[in-house]
Amino acid sequence: ISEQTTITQLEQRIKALEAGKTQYPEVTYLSYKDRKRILITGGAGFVGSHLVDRLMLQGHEVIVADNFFTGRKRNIEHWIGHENFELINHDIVNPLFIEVDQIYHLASPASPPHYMWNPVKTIKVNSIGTINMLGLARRVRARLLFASTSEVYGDPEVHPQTETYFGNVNSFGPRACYDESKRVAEAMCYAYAKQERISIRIARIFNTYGPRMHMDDGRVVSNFILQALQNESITIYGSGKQTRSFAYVSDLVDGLIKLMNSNYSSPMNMGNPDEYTIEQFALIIKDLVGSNSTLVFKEAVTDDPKQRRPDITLAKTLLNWQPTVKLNDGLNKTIAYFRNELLVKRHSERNVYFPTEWMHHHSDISSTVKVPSGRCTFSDCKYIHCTRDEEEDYIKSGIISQNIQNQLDRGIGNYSDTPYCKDFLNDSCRRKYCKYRHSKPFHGNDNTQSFEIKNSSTLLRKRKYSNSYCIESTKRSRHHDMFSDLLSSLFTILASTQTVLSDLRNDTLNEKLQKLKEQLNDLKMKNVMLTDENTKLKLQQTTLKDCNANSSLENRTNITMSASLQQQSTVPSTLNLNHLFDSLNSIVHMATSNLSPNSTACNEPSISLLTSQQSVHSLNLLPPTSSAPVTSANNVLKHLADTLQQTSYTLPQMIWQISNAARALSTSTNQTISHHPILNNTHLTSVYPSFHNPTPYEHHQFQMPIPASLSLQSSSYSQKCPTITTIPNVPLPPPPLLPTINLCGKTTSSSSLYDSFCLPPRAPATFTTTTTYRTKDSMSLIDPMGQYQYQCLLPPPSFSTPQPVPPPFISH
Ligand SMILES: O=C(O)[C@H]1O[C@H](OP(=O)(O)OP(=O)(O)OC[C@H]2O[C@@H](n3ccc(=O)[nH]c3=O)[C@H](O)[C@@H]2O)[C@H](O)[C@@H](O)[C@@H]1O
Repeated sequence: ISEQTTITQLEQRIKALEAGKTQYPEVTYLSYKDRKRILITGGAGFVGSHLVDRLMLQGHEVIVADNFFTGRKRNIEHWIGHENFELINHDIVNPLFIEVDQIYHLASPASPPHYMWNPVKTIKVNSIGTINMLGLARRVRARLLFASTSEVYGDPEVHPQTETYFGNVNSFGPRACYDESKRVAEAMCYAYAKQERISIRIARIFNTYGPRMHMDDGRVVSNFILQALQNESITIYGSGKQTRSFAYVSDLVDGLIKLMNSNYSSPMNMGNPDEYTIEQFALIIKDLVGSNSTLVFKEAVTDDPKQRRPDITLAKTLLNWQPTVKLNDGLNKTIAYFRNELLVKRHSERNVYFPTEWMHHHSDISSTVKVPSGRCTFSDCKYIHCTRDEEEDYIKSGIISQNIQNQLDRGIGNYSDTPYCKDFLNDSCRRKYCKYRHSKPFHGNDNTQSFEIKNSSTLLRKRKYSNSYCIESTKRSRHHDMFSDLLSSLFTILASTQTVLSDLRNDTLNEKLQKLKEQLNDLKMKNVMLTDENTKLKLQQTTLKDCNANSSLENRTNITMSASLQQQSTVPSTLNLNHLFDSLNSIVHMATSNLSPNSTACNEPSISLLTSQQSVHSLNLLPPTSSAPVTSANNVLKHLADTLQQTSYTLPQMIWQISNAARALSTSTNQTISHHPILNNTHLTSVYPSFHNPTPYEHHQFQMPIPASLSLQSSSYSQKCPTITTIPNVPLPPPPLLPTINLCGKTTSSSSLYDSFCLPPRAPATFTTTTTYRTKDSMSLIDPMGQYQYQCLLPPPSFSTPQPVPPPFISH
């Protein structure tokens, strides 16, 4: 039931998505009292965007002001449109008039190449920009956190750097624009706090790294990773003996929020105290990437600090904060991000980092994701992603079949716009969207990394940012092949029936079978219950003895089948498909049971089709003998299951195919087998009859619902005691919409006709028919345990001329 509920919910979700509603990560609900309006300047940048994510998830209203000098819209695009989120394209060098409770003032270029590229702008942002933000804080009485930098210590002579160290800064050099403007900004914060009594926080941020760093950032982490990933030389400026300490961005964001909500208003160091020389760091990255890059030493950068490591005692003591992400873990995430970044070839393939904490936030996401690891290949991956652009390439190259693609619903664009919908990770939801399939084996493509599915977050990213579809290579996709396989299996089986059939044509045998049937009828009348297999077997043996039926065929032929065949000579046509299956059964069973060794020692191998609701028929498809091509019962079963799953075929259409095949076979072998009901088109056409003669028995008409699914069982034939393989719940196609026809004087939709059965109304919900036999005017059904026996009178065999058969799905 819960599965059903999930499916319903997912379907609703898909509807909503297809209707164009954007989905967002679920944010915590905060009451009016607890919810803050928070401005983040530079919120589209590297650190800012991570802070946006965290505060949004906490349930606050977040306003981002960014001029996109180094920030990028895609860092925060997943929030655009959310009612708690607002993005303002604003350069804080100009005043900003809004109402806020807190300001995280992060706006400023931070990477040396960036801030040196336009030093005047860097100074303006940090001085005038900070003045503006402090002015705003004063006007609305908001608390302001200023993102300062470790660079206020310049090229430090004190190591590690404590907050009390005044620094060693060159006021007249390439770095001065940044160092000095950050220092003046700190001074302004102090002045505003003192004079205007606003609440300020100052974080001196040490080297930070992580996903969403700009490709052209120019800082050591992005440079080294990109160089290593591309097997280019890793450029070390100077001796490589200078040191840095690197904090992962999520740790920093934790610290910033803690500091903002603390009551400490003096500068506080925020960084990871683990210190590495730049050379060491290069080797670590090279190793993690698995790169062949060599280290190349270049000229040192002017005023490059020789050592840097934060003393974070203050943060530890006052905020109970310290970094938790290990360098290797953080670097691996960052490397993965840049690896994807390098793969982006088109605008649609945007590689935006999906924060892990979101995964934790949606704890059910990771658990529902079942993505094959490693490279996708045709055999091991069900779902293949491709972009819209790639889709075209693949259609051209034949990896995606144009035919199939045309049949697909194209209206799934919204799908890609809703990256964080956890439901997309649900299997059934995914299935819904798996629109494409391989038309020929696909073994991945080195240039097309979209096909590389590594882990759940990659999956998410692909789904969101590459506008991806998934391609499913399921059995269904190979239906047509399977169907022809099924047909050839049936050819084989039917071929071996021919001798048996000619025997059966023998009148003597028919007489014997008739006797047999009568005997059984008598037994039934005496209310002999067939309670178990042994009793039944004994019963059969006794009956057979009594009848003096001693041909090997009789010993093996199921009473039911023979009776069913016998019945054919007297009753020309019946109205339901079940009979066709019975007939098919009988052919196959007789063909193979005769040849199958030790068939009495164990249960005879068979394939039974059992509906989920009510039993329809048992289809005993026995494997061919060693002289015939080897097709295991399981294979036949699988083929059959696949065929039945195929939405384009109705069951009668399938039977039509089988009978066509059989007739073709009989023609090619010059053998007449067309007298058999399955090969007789009148039986097929009886699926679509038009009955005009109301019968006195019409109140006995019991209409079996079209089964929603089939349970298939097969037993292995190669062993003495068979093993049972079960393939549960093979979905069946919905009944086709056919013209209304007249059944037994009643107008009824023809779809229900497929499974209409002459049964008494007291028929139990579930029963299995193995024995069906008929007299001229009645039909009896007995379930295998002998618990239920039904008899009903058949309509007189004076049917109107059968209607033409609807055209089959496939014409030969
Ligand atoms: O990442 C940060 O958070 C800090 O980065 C920079 O400070 P810096 O340490 O000079 O940053 P990088 O450019 O990453 O340089 C680190 C060291 O690696 C060296 N480096 C950098 C890049 C490169 O390709 N090769 C190389 O050897 C640099 O010369 C320097 O010694 C900024 O100036 C700070 O504002 C910021 O707080």
